[in-house]
Amino acid sequence: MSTPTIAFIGAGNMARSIIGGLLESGHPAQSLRAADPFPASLEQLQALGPIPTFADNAEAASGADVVILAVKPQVMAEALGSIASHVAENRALVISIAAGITIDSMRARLGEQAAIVRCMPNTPALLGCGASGLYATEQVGQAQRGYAEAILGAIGLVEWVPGESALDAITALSGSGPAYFFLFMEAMIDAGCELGLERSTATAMAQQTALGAARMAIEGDVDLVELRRRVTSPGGTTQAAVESFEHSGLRETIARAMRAANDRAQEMARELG
Ligand SMILES: NC(=O)C1=CN([C@@H]2O[C@H](COP(=O)(O)OP(=O)(O)OC[C@H]3O[C@@H](n4cnc5c(N)ncnc54)[C@H](OP(=O)(O)O)[C@@H]3O)[C@@H](O)[C@H]2O)C=CC1
Ligand SMILES: O=C(O)[C@@H]1CCC=N1
Repeated sequence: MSTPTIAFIGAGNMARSIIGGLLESGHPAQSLRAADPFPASLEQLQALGPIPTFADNAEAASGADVVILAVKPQVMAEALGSIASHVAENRALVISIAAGITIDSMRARLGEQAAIVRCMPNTPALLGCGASGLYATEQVGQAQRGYAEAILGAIGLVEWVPGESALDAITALSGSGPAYFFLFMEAMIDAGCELGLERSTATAMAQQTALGAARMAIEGDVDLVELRRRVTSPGGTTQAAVESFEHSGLRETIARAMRAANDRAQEMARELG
């Protein structure tokens, strides 16, 4: 497959994460472009590599095989308007990573024939450990599906979902998910300090425990319940902690939080219209 020219519209956190992952995987900087009205965001990109940058979206999109919309949902209408003529004239693939923004609302601004992949990545993309859910419209041909899979595959795991609505659930799980784990770690570190540990010690132990647990969950062939059972000595310390979590409704707390994220994604879709 030839190397596609990829234009990023919006050069914030997620664009940086994806660009960092692409460069790490060997994608040439000269085949990337980025546009952002905020000069500091464009300057920050230069730390990753010599990526051509533009203040004007249409200029960045011009000549690109793939245009990645990496702006906040609130400015999506404006961003779509700025690339519409390039997309229509060149049949470029559009990949949107915005939470909640539906394909229908993008088609309304790009035209019915636009080839659109809606995607929900996450920030660990920066380390090549991302997880992205993808959904393609029927206008997306095999070669363009290949581009989408190669771009998001360069920064981690890719899962095609069977229906667009699954992307709101993916957003609630893996899109927002890194923040849940960071919050859990923050709480563990604070609690470790309350129990008398130095903050540096509590931080190092929480970080390594998260890494070790994630690797065991991913790399072994043992399921999560069994992994948990192996830590939990009958009548021991883990049992005391896990019973405390269960009594305080941790599972329902997590389910409620993810429903809130899913609902918010649907609300954001209605806001763009
Ligand atoms: N952060 C995350 O973990 C994830 C985010 N997403 C999605 O990614 C998208 C981007 O999020 P994130 O990177 O965090 O946001 P950021 O705010 O970090 O980045 C967006 C960038 O777009 C710029 N921008 C604003 N208006 C325009 C415009 N009209 N044209 C071009 N660029 C513009 C912003 O500039 P300025 O700051 O000046 O407004 C900013 O630099 C969102 O839609 C979000 O839903 C998806 C998965 C995970
Ligand atoms: O918080 C948000 O809306 C975005 C989408 C997923 C992660 N960050």
